[in-house]
Amino acid sequence: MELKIQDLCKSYGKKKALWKFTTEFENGIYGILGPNGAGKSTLLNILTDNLLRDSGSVLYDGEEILNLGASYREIMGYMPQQQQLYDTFTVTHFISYMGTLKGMKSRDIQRRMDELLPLLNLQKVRKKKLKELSGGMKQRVLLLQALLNDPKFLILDEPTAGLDPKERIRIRNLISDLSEDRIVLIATHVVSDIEFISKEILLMKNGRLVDQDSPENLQKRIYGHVYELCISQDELAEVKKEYEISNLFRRDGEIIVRVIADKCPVKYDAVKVSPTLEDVYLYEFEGVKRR
Ligand SMILES: Nc1ncnc2c1ncn2[C@@H]1O[C@H](COP(=O)(O)OP(=O)(O)OP(=O)(O)O)[C@@H](O)[C@H]1O
Repeated sequence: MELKIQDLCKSYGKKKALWKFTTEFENGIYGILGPNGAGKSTLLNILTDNLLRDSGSVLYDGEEILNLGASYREIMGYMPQQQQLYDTFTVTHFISYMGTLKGMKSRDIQRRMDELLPLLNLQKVRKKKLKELSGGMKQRVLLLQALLNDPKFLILDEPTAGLDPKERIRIRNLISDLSEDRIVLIATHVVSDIEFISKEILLMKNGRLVDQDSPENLQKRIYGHVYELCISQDELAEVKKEYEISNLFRRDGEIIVRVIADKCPVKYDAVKVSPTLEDVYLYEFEGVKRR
């Protein structure tokens, strides 16, 4: 199964929210990273068929999704950003309602619900109203409705927004478990959500695809641009001016800063370190400060 996106464009007035966006997806997890306004939501809204594109094509196994009509709903599952759910609905009522909107038969909705409720650890709260659930439970309900039709193409918008680390890890593991035999697209600001589970990361900026590669390759590419410096309090202000700081901590009266630099900051006690995906993000989107 493959999804090919070719020269996708969308503008709002003069603003090019998406510009000649071209890529291909096969089964596996793809993480989309980009600063605010990069065009992530615009892309997802076009792929979920909630927004009309200006030009370009989206082919699912060679077929334009706009021509697939209702059968696209059977292929695609969408988990939107957390929003006011139908607060007075119970979990099962909400899921049944979403299944009906997807055009599923009630027998199939029931069967999938029986499979998915225990898998997402929602069995015990199935009769509770949505307004009574914690943020993490609500996110799992949203994930469940996206999985109801066993979609081959799963689109997740900020799946862990506002969750504590335990719930975030739980959702991440679930997504990873459920990614077999489907394309999973995750847009997020939380780098750790996708760093270790994604086959590839897409970096977006100003409506364009800046880069797409495995996390390992993206990290390798900036090797030699990330350093840890051991500095004094007096040196901190200068270092802040000179470098993009990716981390800072204090230890025994010393300050250890992790910086993005175009070359080794020789005037400090500097050690070259292995880049993380967060460093890649800073390097791509904040850039290297130059004197
Ligand atoms: N309905 C709209 N009308 C006008 N401009 C819009 C509209 N929707 C988005 N834009 C603009 O298009 C650009 C891309 O927006 P988009 O919401 O797709 O970015 P994003 O990467 O999802 O941002 P965020 O991370 O903040 O959600 C931004 O400059 C935004 O201001």
